[in-house]
Amino acid sequence: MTSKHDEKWYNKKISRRDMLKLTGAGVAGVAIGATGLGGVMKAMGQDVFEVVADDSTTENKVNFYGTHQSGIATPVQKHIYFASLNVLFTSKAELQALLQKWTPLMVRLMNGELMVDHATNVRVPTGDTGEASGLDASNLTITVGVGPSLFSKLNMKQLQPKALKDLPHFPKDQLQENLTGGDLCIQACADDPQVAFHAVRNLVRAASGLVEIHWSQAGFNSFPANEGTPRNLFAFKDGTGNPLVTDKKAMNEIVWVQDGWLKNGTYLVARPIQMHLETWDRTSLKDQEATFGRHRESGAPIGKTDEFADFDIEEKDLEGKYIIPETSHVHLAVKSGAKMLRRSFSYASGVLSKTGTHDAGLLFISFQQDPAQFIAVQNSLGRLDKMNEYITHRGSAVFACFPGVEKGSYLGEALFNSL
Ligand SMILES: C=CC1=C(C)c2cc3[nH]c(cc4nc(cc5[nH]c(cc1n2)c(C)c5CCC(=O)O)C(CCC(=O)O)=C4C)c(C)c3C=C
Ligand SMILES: [Fe+2]
Repeated sequence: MTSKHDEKWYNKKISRRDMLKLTGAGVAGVAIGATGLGGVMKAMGQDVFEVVADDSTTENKVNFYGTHQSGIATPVQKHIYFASLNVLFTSKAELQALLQKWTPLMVRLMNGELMVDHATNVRVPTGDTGEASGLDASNLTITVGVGPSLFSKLNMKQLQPKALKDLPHFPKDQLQENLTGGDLCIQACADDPQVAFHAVRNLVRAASGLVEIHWSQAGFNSFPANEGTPRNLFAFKDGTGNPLVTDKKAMNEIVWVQDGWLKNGTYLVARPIQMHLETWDRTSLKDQEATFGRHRESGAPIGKTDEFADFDIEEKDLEGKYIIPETSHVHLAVKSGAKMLRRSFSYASGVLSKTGTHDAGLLFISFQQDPAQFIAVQNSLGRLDKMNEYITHRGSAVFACFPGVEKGSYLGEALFNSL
């Protein structure tokens, strides 16, 4: 970890005289004013960025460095602040500079540190917005991804993975432009909502003039005392059928990309889905259970008592009816044969003025090796899913999430090395 009072050598302002010594007369025209040595070395074609270490002494901390980005296979937290951003620049070099700038800041945030150590000049705005001061790391994870639109904007389509394209329109979609797409995403999850929000706010602030927020959504999860599966706003346990994140083989088959610059990364699908709570609350428990194919209280498949009991969607009762109803959400999801890791959060964002009903639902998030997995499940749910009576898909976005970062490297380095 960098010491709280160490000024980074490459961020130190240098004199014009020193710089001329460093760069020689050949680099005339390099802007000197506010730039530090990092800027000079970058102008000389050197990659220089600050390296900050994970602080092993921090409580409630998730490590930044590793094979995979955090916030995917790491334990699910209570809160999310998800932001989809559009970039205002047009070159790959500016993207690289942004990711090099964000990398040490992300480590600091996940260490529970502020963006800068302390305010040194009270006459200018502070380097950190300050609302996380005194709060701990709260298991903050930050996951960054790039959307299909980024590659055309930055004229780097040759680097766009084949699988990274806008999701198709699904029959019952009622998508809003202000909840759809994005060039970049930042998924910040933490056990404190203010820590998650602070992370996104400050990363966006650090990219002032380079990015703008296209859409964002806060969400929450509540865990029972025994740390069991959280319930969604329809009161059903949500996440039971997920692959085990500790099962390396399953994760390599379902979640992690196996080759190319995205190796050890994954695809994130985000779908803000409105849930019509008032309609749901008028539905009998029997119909609610038939909607999911699971029991509400235990989360067990219909006819069983254990949440994690195996079930066979083909199994029929004595009258020849499917035990897990044919139009139930789980029956159709399993029938697709495709798998994914879901990491969704509920949201409640006030009232819809047109209808006077709750503006509430699920920020559905799934991670998969190929967005085709999501498409296969969604197509299987299609028009048949009994849950369609109670939900409306309002937004849609897909992002390729970079592989994890090794210390000394920066977020997305493999993309820039893959030319
Ligand atoms: C296209 C993918 C999926 C969307 C969109 C989706 C929306 C959605 N789901 C729930 C609630 C539950 N989903 C459950 C299981 C489940 N859902 C999907 C996929 C999508 N869900 C899958 C792949 C599965 C797992 C199937 C299996 O293998 O068993 C369940 C049951 C419990 C569980 O396994 O998590 C619930 C409950 C809502 C409310 C929702 C949109 C608002
Ligand atoms: Fe589902």
